Amino acid sequence: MAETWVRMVTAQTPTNIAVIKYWGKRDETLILPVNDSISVTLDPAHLCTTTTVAVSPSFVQDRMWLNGKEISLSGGRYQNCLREIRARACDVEDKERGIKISKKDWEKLYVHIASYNNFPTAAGLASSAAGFACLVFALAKLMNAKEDNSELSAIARQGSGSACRSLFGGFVKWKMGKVEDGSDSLAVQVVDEKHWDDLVIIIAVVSSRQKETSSTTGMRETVETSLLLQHRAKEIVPKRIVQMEESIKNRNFASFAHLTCADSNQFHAVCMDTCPPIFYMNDTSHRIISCAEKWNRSEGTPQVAYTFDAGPGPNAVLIARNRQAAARLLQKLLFYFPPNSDTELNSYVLGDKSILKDAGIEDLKDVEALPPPPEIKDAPRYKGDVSYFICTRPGRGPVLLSDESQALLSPETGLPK
Ligand SMILES: Nc1ncnc2c1ncn2[C@@H]1O[C@H](COP(=O)(O)OP(=O)(O)OP(=O)(O)O)[C@@H](O)[C@H]1O
Ligand SMILES: C[C@@](O)(CCOP(=O)(O)OP(=O)(O)O)CC(=O)O
Repeated sequence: MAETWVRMVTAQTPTNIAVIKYWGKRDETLILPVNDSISVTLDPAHLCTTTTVAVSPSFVQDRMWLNGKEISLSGGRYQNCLREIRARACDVEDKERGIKISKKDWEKLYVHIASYNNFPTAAGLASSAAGFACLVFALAKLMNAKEDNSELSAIARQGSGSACRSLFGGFVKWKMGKVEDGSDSLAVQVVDEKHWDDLVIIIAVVSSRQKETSSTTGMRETVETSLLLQHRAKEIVPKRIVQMEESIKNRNFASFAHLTCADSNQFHAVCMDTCPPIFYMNDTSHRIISCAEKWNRSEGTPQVAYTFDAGPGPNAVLIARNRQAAARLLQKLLFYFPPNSDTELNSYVLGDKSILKDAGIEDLKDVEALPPPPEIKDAPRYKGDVSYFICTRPGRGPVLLSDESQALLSPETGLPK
């Protein structure tokens, strides 16, 4: 009789935002970077990927569904991750259900993968980071691989560079490594998410119809043409990494904010130094920078750090020193960027809504009535230039979800529910 069992594992993995940026590869296939980078992991309650992986002798090929739609696994990045994980598979025994898979069986067994991002995919919110980290983590558990999260990060890295940093919570360093096979290019935790739990993160998802230059293409062109990148990777980043680790360990917000903003700005300068130049930020991004810079200067000490990635949307990630600063920041942001009149406040500020409450904002009338920030004369308002805000904080690393109701595949058929 043909065996019909399905064995499944479901995992949840956070996304991350770099405070010292990865930009540029020294090896395109293995995805080896030209410098170390450091990121903060975002709370999975607000931004995360959930992935279910299943194995069954009845499956006839590897298949994947992303947000409910079947996608091809033929791309090199998916293939590299699948191959590397299969090579590390071990014996699996489920005595209760009478399932036994030996190390060698994994070569002939196929997997089904279903994944769901609780935020827009490819909107510049690092879905590829959470996605590949979750894929590798879930497959490793399904196949009983013995590797720790750092070792798994070196596999996730081959799906998308920034994905390696999503295998840990808190603050994470991706060490560029030295050896040719990439085995020492992996992520390590700097501190966990409890170490600095005052921090509040506000993401402004910026409306954009700009044409995208993908990170992969953009950084290739930068490596080929920018002399500034060589100087950055060799002289600047190594020093900044040491200072950033220090600032994080000592919870030194002034130094943290200074380094974060400077590194984001230098990353965008390196993009501009590329031939042809790459522009990821737009007028709204520049206005957000100016708002943060002016506020920080007027306070005499930094209240907020900003950082911008290479998205299709030039989203701003703002890190406030504590809840009080976050509430004041949100007031300023909502002053400059009120929602369109047909938008409800509830769908305009997402995530941890208690920050809104701290800011004393309950409805759109309160937004209308906000006073202009005193540090800017004749402050204008830019209605509709931000799509929405997400309030969040540093968060934990990957976890397994044991509750079967959270699985995205049916335990009977191994197909999407
Ligand atoms: N949950 C997921 N599981 C596996 N792969 C995913 C998942 N989500 C996204 N991806 C992969 O990542 C790709 C999107 O990556 P891309 O780098 O274009 O966007 P992003 O990560 O959202 O934004 P950015 O990297 O610019 O911040 C998708 O086409 C898909 O291949
Ligand atoms: C600007 C960045 O977000 C670049 C991220 O690049 P990706 O990890 O998306 O690129 P690939 O390795 O080619 O998949 C900075 C960062 O996250 O460090």
